[in-house]
Amino acid sequence: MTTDPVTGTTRLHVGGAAPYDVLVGHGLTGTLLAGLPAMLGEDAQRVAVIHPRTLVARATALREALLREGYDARTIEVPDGEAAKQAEVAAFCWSVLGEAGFTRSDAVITLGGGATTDLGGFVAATWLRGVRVVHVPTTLLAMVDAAVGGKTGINTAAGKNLVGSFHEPAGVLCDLESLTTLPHNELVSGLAEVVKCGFIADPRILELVEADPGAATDPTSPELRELVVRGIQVKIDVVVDDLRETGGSGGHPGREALNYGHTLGHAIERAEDYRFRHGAAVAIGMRYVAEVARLAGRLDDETADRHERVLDLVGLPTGYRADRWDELHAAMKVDKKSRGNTLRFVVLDGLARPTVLAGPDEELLRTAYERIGTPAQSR
Ligand SMILES: NC(=O)c1ccc[n+]([C@@H]2O[C@H](COP(=O)([O-])OP(=O)(O)OC[C@H]3O[C@@H](n4cnc5c(N)ncnc54)[C@H](O)[C@@H]3O)[C@@H](O)[C@H]2O)c1
Ligand SMILES: O=C(O)C(=O)C[C@@H](O)[C@H](O)[C@H](O)COP(=O)(O)O
Ligand SMILES: [Zn+2]
Repeated sequence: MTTDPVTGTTRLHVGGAAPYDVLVGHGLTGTLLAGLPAMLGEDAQRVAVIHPRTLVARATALREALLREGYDARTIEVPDGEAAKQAEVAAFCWSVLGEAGFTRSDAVITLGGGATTDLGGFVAATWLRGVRVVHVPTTLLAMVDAAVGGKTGINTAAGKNLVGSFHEPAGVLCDLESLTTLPHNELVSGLAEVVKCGFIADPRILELVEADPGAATDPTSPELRELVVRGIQVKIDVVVDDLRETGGSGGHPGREALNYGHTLGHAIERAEDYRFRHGAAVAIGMRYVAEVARLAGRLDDETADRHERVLDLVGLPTGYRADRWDELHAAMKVDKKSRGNTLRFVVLDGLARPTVLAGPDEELLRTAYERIGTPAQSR
């Protein structure tokens, strides 16, 4: 990782078979334009900017800048948030690329949150079996997580992210200016993934949040910038070792570690018909799986209790409807970590020691849920 002393832009390198850089800085449009041929590919002529309605002004400005650079540029507006992650929306994007005559040397830019980078990444992965994609994440969550590592996907009636592919971007540009227009609850949602990185790999993240939760939720603070860079670094370290989630080595679960809190989290999102923020659902999922690990005799009380404390400090939820266990339990069975009828959870053996717990006792799972269940009136 390097930081340019003049511009202050931090560059993190993602190694592997298709290496790329993640840039974190302020006002990065100029950087994007300066680095375009390298990122979009020397031969790219056509570029499509996929974005939600909320970012139409920024997408239009980017398109105009691309036109000035000589690209045949267009914008593709997709539904906001999770509504973008549907087969019909991918099909709409494919039709636009088809009408515009997109070839294998042309490229996609995604501009938006994780829902947009997941959908746009999937469109780029599948059009002609793969064209280049550059992500310009505009939410905290997308910067620290969704835009890095190449997981793309859409939802189906059966569950979250059940169709997708691994398709690494050619570059990622995190413009911290974007965070100043982000609603506070969206920023807090992104912090859940940052806190996740703290529990699975980098405890300094937890210390920073605990020391000053106000700074951690202030889009202009140096603390948040450090949290962004640390979160991205954790993600890079994990994915370079196990891009396709085939497993880690030396007892480490590999990429599955990044799924900490997601087994229950995804089930909650589905139960809420995807109207619940991803980060909020993952926060509840982390608190739950800390209770699972405690009950299984794997996690010490101090680390288990720390989950509720740190998540609470930044305003993330740590409980969910007590009456929903049966539905959530059923939904967890289609989690990608499941093998046959065996549910598998990422748990901690201790701080920054993730591991997989396969086939835990059903009573244990229910008891852990009773500990986080909230009565109807507190919702
Ligand atoms: N592929 C991965 O590795 C990965 C990792 C984590 C999460 N995800 C996925 O990411 C999605 C969640 O992403 P998210 O939390 O970014 O949600 P999101 O994409 O729905 O964005 C949240 C909201 O913020 C708005 N928005 C975006 N940028 C803005 C800005 N700068 N200013 C004002 N408003 C802005 C969006 O229009 C939307 O309404 C989920 O679908 C999740 O499954 C994927
Ligand atoms: O990058 C990963 O790997 C992750 O698991 C990161 C998660 O934060 C992210 O929500 C991811 O989309 C979940 O993946 P899935 O395979 O469980 O759908
Ligand atoms: Zn996630």
